[in-house]
Parts: sequence; structure tokens; C-alpha cells
Amino acid sequence: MSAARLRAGITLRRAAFTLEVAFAVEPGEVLAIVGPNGAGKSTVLSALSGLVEPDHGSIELGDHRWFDAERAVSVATHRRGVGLLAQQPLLFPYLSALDNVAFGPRAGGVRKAAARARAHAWLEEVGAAELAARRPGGLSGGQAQRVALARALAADPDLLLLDEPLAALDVDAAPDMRGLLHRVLRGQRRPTVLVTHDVLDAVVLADRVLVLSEGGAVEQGVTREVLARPRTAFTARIAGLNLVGGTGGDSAVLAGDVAISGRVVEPIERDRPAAAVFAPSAVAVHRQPPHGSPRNAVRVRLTGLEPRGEDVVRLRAATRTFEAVLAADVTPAAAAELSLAVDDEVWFVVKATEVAIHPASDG
Ligand SMILES: Nc1ncnc2c1ncn2[C@@H]1O[C@H](COP(=O)(O)OP(=O)(O)OP(=O)(O)O)[C@@H](O)[C@H]1O
Repeated sequence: MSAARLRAGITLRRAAFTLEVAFAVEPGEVLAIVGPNGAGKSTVLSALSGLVEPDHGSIELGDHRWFDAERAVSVATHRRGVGLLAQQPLLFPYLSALDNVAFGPRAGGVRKAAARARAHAWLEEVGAAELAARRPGGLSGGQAQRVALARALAADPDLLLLDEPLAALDVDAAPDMRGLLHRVLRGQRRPTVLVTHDVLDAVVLADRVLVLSEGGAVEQGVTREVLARPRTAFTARIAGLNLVGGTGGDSAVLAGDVAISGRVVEPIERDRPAAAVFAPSAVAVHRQPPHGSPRNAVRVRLTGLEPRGEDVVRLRAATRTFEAVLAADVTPAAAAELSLAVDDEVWFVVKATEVAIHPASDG
């Protein structure tokens, strides 16, 4: 496996749309590109894989110049060594899972027995060894996506592209696949670019995040820093969920002097990065710390109160002993009863059953 840095700085104009982005992804690093529909996420991936040509700029992987508008360089897609895992697994229907995975190595000139051995190893790696003989028609969505991941990696690509890899999976299969991707991505040395709508994917899988809006990067940085301190209203909105980053404890995330307990959705490791995620609507607001209750309680200072429709007031708050920006949705009546105002010190309280605990990327 090569370990080269991806560098891209491109401009691409369409009738009513201009994409203009610059980013780099280090070997072993995962960059998530998030943003609303039409922001240009797919266009970035198409440019990286060579399916569209930017009007200006360049794309390089290590010493290899894949694209350079000024020097009229454009390396063909199949020569770029790009592995893609898309929303749909796109397996060959008449080949077994094993032969699907062996396809890349075979196409790369590896002999049949060696290609099949490599395919077996990758199926093993993604927990799908027992599916080797099955055709794609006999696989569940989650199983097929595991096989598709094995196929992408068996070809030993220099750059891995993940295009909404969990979007088509049902709610039961997505956490398993997310956990698998977390494990597999941590062990590799190539750069990876992940496009996703789901901020949780960015938290669990990406070291850095680039927020794309109308063709431009509105924020770029270490995932947890961008989400914990969103500099644009857009990022705060996509963050949507409360996120407390810290390290893994006993069914809990340890952040500063607080332990947030919850349901462990994907296995976490002690002292490794982990994140607790919960909805603003799951937060109750108290003036006094709750006593003798198994709930999570975090002391915060209110930084904002915004009405959201008739039934909800969104409270924003800064934590005191660790870095996070939290939100709580309360009824206007509750906000009035507690006579809440900016700068008030209150307790945000959330039941462990409402908190999902995930491993987080190292970034
Ligand atoms: N083949 C095309 N020809 C012309 N315009 C296109 C083409 N593909 C996409 N666009 C336009 O380019 C812009 C960026 O689209 P793109 O698909 O990259 O966004 P996206 O962020 O991936 O959106 P989504 O999340 O909906 O997939 C949009 O305005 C879209 O309408």
C-alpha cells in the first residue's frame, strides 16, 4: 500500500454553480466532506476520480499529478488507483462474493489463486468470510456493503473514496457498518475522502471535516473542533445533535470531570476517543443539580435562547469543565417557568437511555 498525500485545489464552473475548493488529506487520514444537497460534494468526488475535469487547478497524489488544468494533464480514471465505496454496493450480480472481491486484484494482473487468497483475507477482515460463495442477490444490504468494502480495499487503491456509504442501509445495519469502517479506516495508510449527510459519520470516521456550501468550503478543521465550536450557523444546524467528545469509560464518555453514560452503539475502548451523542429534545433543564438520580447532569451557562416555531425554544449553552456547545429544546412554558435568560447557570440533564455512545476518530 502506498502512503501518499492527496492535494487538490480546483475550480469547476457550471451554469449556475461554481465549485472552488482546496484541501489536502494526509496518508492514513480521513477527510469528511459534509454539506446540504447541491453543495458540490459529489462533484468533488467526481473530480478526484477523474469523471469530471475542473476548469482550473490541480490534483496530486504524492508525486503523481493526476490533473493539472494549466498543463493539460488529466490521468484517466482507471489509472488513478482510486477505490470507491458508494451508497449502493454495485456488486457484479453473477459473480460470487469472493469473485467480486477478487475482481480488482485479477484486473491488476494478480494470478487467480493469489487473487482469491487476497479476497478471502479481505472478506475475513470485514466479517463476511462465510458469505464467500453467495451471489449478491442472496445478501442483505448490510452484507452486500461489507463485500463492497472488501472489494474496494482488495484492489489496494492509493486513494479511497466513500460516497454516502451508510445512506442506503437500514437503521439496524448502519451502526455495524459504521463500526466496521471505523476499525478498517484506522488501520490503513492511504488517504480517504468521505462524503456524508450524517454528522455522526464524520464524528466516528473522520479526522477532519470540510463543510461545503454552494460550492465553497465554509469551514475546515479537526472534526470535533469544528462541530464543538461551529463558526457558521450552517455548521451548527448540521451538527443538530449534541456531541460530547472525550475518552471511553464504562458505558460512558469521560469529558473533563463529567462522565456521560449511555447506550454503547458501537464498541468503544477504554481511554480511546469516544463521543456521546444525544438530541436537544432529550435534554431537561434544571436550576438545581438533580439528586440521587441515574441521569447525566452537566452544568452549563446559557449562551442563547431562540424560538423555533410555536412549541419549542432552543437553548444554547457552553459547558464549564470541558469543551462543548450543547443545545436543549424546551417548551416556551418551561422556559418561562424557569425564567431562563442568557448567562444563567443551569443543569442540562439527560437520561442514559437517550444517549448513544460511539467510538470517535482520533482527530
Ligand atoms: N452533470 C451535471 N450537469 C450540470 N450540473 C450538475 C451536474 N451534476 C450536478 N450538477 C449541479 O452541480 C451542483 C453540485 O451538485 P453535486 O451533486 O455535486 O452536489 P452534492 O453536494 O453532491 O448534492 P447531493 O447531496 O444532493 O448529492 C448542483 O447545483 C447540481 O445541480
